Amino acid sequence: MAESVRRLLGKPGAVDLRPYTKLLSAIEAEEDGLRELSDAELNEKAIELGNAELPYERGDLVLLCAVGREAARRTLDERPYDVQLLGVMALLDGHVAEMATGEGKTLSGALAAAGFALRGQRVHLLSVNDYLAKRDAEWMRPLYQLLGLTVGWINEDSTPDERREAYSQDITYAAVSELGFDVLRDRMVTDVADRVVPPPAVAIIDEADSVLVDEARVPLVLAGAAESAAADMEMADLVRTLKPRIDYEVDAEGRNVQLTDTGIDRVEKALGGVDLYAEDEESRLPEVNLALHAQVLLQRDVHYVVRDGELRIINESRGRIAMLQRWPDGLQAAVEAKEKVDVSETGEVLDSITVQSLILRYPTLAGMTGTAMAVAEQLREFYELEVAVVPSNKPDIREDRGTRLYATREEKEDALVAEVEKVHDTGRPVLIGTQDVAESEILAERLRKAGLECVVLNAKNDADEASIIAEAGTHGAITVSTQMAGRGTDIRLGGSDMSDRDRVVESGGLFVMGFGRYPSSRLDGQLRGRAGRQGDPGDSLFFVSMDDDLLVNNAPETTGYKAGDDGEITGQNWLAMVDHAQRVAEGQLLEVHRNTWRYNQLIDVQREVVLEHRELVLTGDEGDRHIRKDSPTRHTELTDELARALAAIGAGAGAGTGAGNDAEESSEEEGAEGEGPEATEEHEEQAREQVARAARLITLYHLDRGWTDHNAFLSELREGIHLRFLGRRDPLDEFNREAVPVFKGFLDEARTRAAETFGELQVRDGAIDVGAVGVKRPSMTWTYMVHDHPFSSPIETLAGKLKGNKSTG
Ligand SMILES: Nc1ncnc2c1ncn2[C@@H]1O[C@H](COP(=O)(O)OP(=O)(O)OP(=O)(O)O)[C@@H](O)[C@H]1O
Repeated sequence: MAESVRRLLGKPGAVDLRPYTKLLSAIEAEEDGLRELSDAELNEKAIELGNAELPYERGDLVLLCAVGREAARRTLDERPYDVQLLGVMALLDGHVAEMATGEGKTLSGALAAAGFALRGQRVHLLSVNDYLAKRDAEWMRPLYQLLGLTVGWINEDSTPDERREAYSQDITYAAVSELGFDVLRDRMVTDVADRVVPPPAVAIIDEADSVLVDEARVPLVLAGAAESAAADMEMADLVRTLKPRIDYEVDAEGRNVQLTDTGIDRVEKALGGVDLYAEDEESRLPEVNLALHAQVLLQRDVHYVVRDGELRIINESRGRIAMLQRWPDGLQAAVEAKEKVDVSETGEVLDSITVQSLILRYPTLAGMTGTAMAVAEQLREFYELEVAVVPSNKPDIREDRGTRLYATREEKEDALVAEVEKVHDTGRPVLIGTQDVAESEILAERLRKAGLECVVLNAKNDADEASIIAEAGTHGAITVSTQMAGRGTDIRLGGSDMSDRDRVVESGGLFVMGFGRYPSSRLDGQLRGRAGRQGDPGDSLFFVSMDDDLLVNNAPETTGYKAGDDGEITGQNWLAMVDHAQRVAEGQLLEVHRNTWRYNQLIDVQREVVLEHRELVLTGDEGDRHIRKDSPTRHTELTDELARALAAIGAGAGAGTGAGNDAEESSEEEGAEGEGPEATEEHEEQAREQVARAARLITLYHLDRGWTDHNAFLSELREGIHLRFLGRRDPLDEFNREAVPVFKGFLDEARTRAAETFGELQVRDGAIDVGAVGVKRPSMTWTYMVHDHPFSSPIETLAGKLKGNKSTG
């Protein structure tokens, strides 16, 4: 009892769960009564909640949880555990619920969604991929139905109508990226009826840490009108000949690379004696830098794989191929040149939105994940979200054996192989987490040489993920994986059908080993969490060596230790240093996140101004009003001309019925010149409508065109601004100094251009065609995500450096 009470109280620093736990007995007390009700009566109880206040008061919360529990029991045959209801209550209060692997987050998320939806709020349940969006929506559908709620889901291949339909349901499941693409496309519509996404209300985010922190900076992009960036093969070939430490230096964190003076000389010579720093060579230096970044910092089988003649980026926090992702254009082309693969189509960026900005549109946010506490600070800083640590249903009996530190990589490898052999001899399944694709393959080879058969799971065979993971808990299985095994996959002891469960439990359950610690404690935690699921037995153990990147890049000192015969370093200080190095790595990522966020904030403010104005034009008569004011004469002329032309057509149609009347036909011809039949009020009204529509389309066109150009200007400004560091100025100040005044004239400029274009309109065949004056939308658009490269962009690195200089100087 004491243990269960202690577990229910929650962790210090997190949301206090006590107010929720106090309600559990009241919820349970409702149970018998609710079981007696018919489905229709239960539904009526749910509908009663429609009048409740949000956030729910005690009594309503009890009713919601009790009704939800009974509905889940009837429809899914799963009676939500107390801890799942704590999760529901935390979500309803707008927190991030930390719930361990396999604890049933899907059901908690669904009951919370129902809570919001019953109160009339539209809920978006955001998953990390299409598969989960569809699976979870279909899985939870009967539950929602019983509560009188509707549910829909969206996938990459959903049509606009299907999307609109899905978003019109009470609850919609979608991958974050699909939602973002819809929002971007909606911003470009010229007719309100074409929009698919309703105004944002509530978002519940699955794998919240991954989405809100790891992917926060990823811009989702809408592009149109194809054009390909030329791959610079010459540059790729040139940087390939440069030598490390002589021609270029990589900084201590492995995040940036810079030419040395020797390197600059060599490049300048190879380019025919140019001066890279001369003003008229301004574009050369970034080109060299991009090629060098691509060559030195982005490694095949670590950051990307080449599959079917195409680059496929690996998502660092998930270890999977990142679908639909590309690096920023110049870098993408540089890596494609390096690998000599075809240059992929880019197109012009029409608009983009970062995941963070997308999510922050929602007035109410909540999320769930297995690992949230480690990013509690970021969740608070960027989203004002607090973490509620929900205890597990059954006590966690996994044994976490900490970290073993070795002097060299070989010794670390020997130790791991020996440990795998020992554990494998007892029949226990072993899962080994590696840092990247290349490492997983090398290690697997090594294990096989030692006679230990194993299965590899990495970004190269991620299609087999489900089947590999399903069997990773089988007696005697050895699975080597990248971070992929860290999330969203259930490793059942005794194989997928759990037929051999008793034997595997008996032997001690799954043993998870980490070959190196990850750059974030959350990734370690996710790997560890694969063992000890729902009270299962299991172990975890990490192997680290002094020459691991994590230590080389982030530890203050990696010499002066004493190692045993097997290379193991046991001093507590040294082990503490590993944790320290991980915190340094986490801190750096946070800095990069903050930095990007600061830039995006300004861009978001400007975009908001454009969007607000765009909305007035789209839904009202703002465009027409402005043009009438700016070009009153032309506006009146065009309207009159069109009204007469409409009248002429009307007269023409009448004449047609009066068969072969020459006089009338000639007067019709004259009508086109303006001498025809009088326009009636109806014609005038039609003409006014058509002119207003044209004014709207033209204004929208110039707003969108202007934004696309401004966006390109901002990206270029941001990428190029590091040159200003030569003047030792703060790049963010510089960015704002340039970006703010340029934007000042934005709306006026769009208005002027709209009036100009309007002036060119002609009446033809009783209509005005805006296409004839160049107002055309891109014939095709497509969407992708810009993959955040693992190093900071030069500007961010320099920003960090300048900050360092400032604080020391
Ligand atoms: N109250 C319950 N009673 C019985 N089974 C449950 C209950 N809640 C969830 N489950 C089962 O537990 C399993 C794990 O659920 P779910 O996939 O939602 O976990 P999760 O927390 O999302 O895990 P992961 O972190 O791996 O994604 C599912 O098979 C589900 O059917």
